[in-house]
Amino acid sequence: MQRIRTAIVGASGYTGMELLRLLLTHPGVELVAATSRQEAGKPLSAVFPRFNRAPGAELAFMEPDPDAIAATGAEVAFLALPHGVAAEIARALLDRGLRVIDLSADFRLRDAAVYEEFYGHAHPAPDLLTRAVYGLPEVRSETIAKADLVASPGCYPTSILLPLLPLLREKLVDHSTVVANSMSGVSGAGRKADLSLLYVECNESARAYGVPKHRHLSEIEQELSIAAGEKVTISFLPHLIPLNAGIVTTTTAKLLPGVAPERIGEALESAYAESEFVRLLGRGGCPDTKNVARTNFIDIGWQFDARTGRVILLSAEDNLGKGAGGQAVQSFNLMHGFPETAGLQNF
Ligand SMILES: NC(=O)C1=CN([C@@H]2O[C@H](COP(=O)(O)OP(=O)(O)OC[C@H]3O[C@@H](n4cnc5c(N)ncnc54)[C@H](OP(=O)(O)O)[C@@H]3O)[C@@H](O)[C@H]2O)C=CC1
Ligand SMILES: CC(=O)N[C@@H](CCC(=O)OP(=O)(O)O)C(=O)O
Repeated sequence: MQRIRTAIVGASGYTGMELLRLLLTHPGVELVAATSRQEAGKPLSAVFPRFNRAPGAELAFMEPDPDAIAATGAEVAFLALPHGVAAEIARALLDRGLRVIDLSADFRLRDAAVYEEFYGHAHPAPDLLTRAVYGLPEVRSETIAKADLVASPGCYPTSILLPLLPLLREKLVDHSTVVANSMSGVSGAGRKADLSLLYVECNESARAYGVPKHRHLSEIEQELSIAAGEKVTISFLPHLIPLNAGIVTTTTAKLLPGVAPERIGEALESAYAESEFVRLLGRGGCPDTKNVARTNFIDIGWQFDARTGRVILLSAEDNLGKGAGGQAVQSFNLMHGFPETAGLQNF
């Protein structure tokens, strides 16, 4: 397998660390750059002892300087940076001829005004939005393969979109009745000092947050609207729970009159029959985060509540895996003509 010279910008955060874990052993990757301002100059294995003896872990963190990254000969860069910062570095790297896979929210939305509404500041690079492809491989594999700027989806949106999109495409549920409840582990908030994320604040405790207008609604509603062919507005209620990593989501919506409940299972089967990373648990299947931890799988089950007429979609993923690093590597594989599973066969 050809080895692609690859950079990770923002490699010292949680998604950066997951990218390191996946890419240090990926057969199609030569890791040539990993950035961190705080850890610059230190070998990867000194900062993350878990990589001690991993091939390539003697590489030292470097500053996130676009010229220095390009000088390593990198052909592609994963950006695991805060939103706002990512757009500026993406532009600099694209200008230097690299392909970019951005894990931040900067290029997920088609409309800069929606970005400003949900992120509270003007979009830093609105001219690049038409160049970006929303990187949900189960939906856009062909456009991802040709893209030079991939916007990897958010963790919550992945867990809501994959079960719901086939149902909206086939017009099986009333989209005005969709309610999605998600629970996320604390690594979803990033590796930063924040009082509300301290162990004592989170352990043995659970709370909703971001209610009623979490920023992920912007990309969720964008993608649902494309699938439905009309504007979709939903309720989304995220919760923080005391797990290191993992997201479990329960989404419900009214079945449209005259639709047999079995159509739900058929729609999911037909959407994901060929999919490498969507595991369908069938009617009554209740996904569990422990079965997807440290993998790129999303497990999906479903049920029908005859009393309320609601379809119940259940999903579980690892927010750092299918919700971030794993999914980004899946896009990388598509962009380079590698098997979609390359470097991702972890169970
Ligand atoms: N955590 C998750 O589950 C998910 C996160 N995402 C998104 O992925 C991106 C990364 O998230 P996550 O890994 O959690 O974040 P972290 O806060 O854990 O890591 C951020 C990284 O960016 C670097 N960084 C921060 N500020 C700057 C800056 N101004 N210039 C250059 N480098 C900077 C940090 O290193 P240093 O400060 O040393 O430079 C660090 O390596 C975010 O946009 C996040 O929203 C997407 C899906 C899921
Ligand atoms: C638990 C937690 O705080 N989760 C994060 C979402 C992580 C993610 O996917 O965020 P991006 O859109 O930035 O990629 C949040 O709610 O903001």
